[in-house]
Amino acid sequence: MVCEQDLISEGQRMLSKSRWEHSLRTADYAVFMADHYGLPHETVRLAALAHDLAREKPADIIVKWALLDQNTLSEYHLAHPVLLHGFASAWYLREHFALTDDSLLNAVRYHTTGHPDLDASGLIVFAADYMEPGRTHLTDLTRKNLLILSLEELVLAILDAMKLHLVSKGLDLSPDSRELSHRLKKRYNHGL
Ligand SMILES: Nc1ncnc2c1ncn2[C@@H]1O[C@H](COP(=O)(O)OP(=O)(O)O)[C@@H](O)[C@H]1O
Repeated sequence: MVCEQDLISEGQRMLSKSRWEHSLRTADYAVFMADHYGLPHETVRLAALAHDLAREKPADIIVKWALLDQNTLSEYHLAHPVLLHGFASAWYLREHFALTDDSLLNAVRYHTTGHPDLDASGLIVFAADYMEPGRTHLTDLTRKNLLILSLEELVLAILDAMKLHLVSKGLDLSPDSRELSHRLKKRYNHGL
């Protein structure tokens, strides 16, 4: 497993102070959520610390690293390169930290939109990125109410809120978000 201190040094080096502080808050919130849902800490903490490593790279570098991660990218992703910084960060972790843990890499790769392949750790990183206390679009009361839900219901609520926000800007949820929402609804309806 990667040394947390090495990841911290890399985050400080690659990101602006405000973005790095967001990553630190996301990591703390992800650990808090892991405790809340009875899950282990290590994967969520490391993934949250690393999730935005490539976020401030120029778009051409992000696309290049994302392609190294994925070989091919969908038309949708190529048309929305901002959604690729998770893929680019995952490649960076594989290349420079020799990380191979799929749970951690998927949590980083898919943190922006979510994805049906996310496991519980990945769902927590996705939710923590959206809910960390620096995100002023949520009140403490909303956070508290969200945490009453199961992890699956909480992620569904976030996807619904994202959809409303995007629609208000004339955009729509990504196919990965829609597929995750569909899968979670199916799983939830079947009581799994
Ligand atoms: N689920 C989604 N589906 C489609 N577009 C999205 C989704 N989530 C985020 N976006 C778009 O990607 C942009 C960057 O998202 P993100 O990286 O989460 O923002 P931030 O810089 O606040 O962390 C958003 O401004 C939005 O336009």
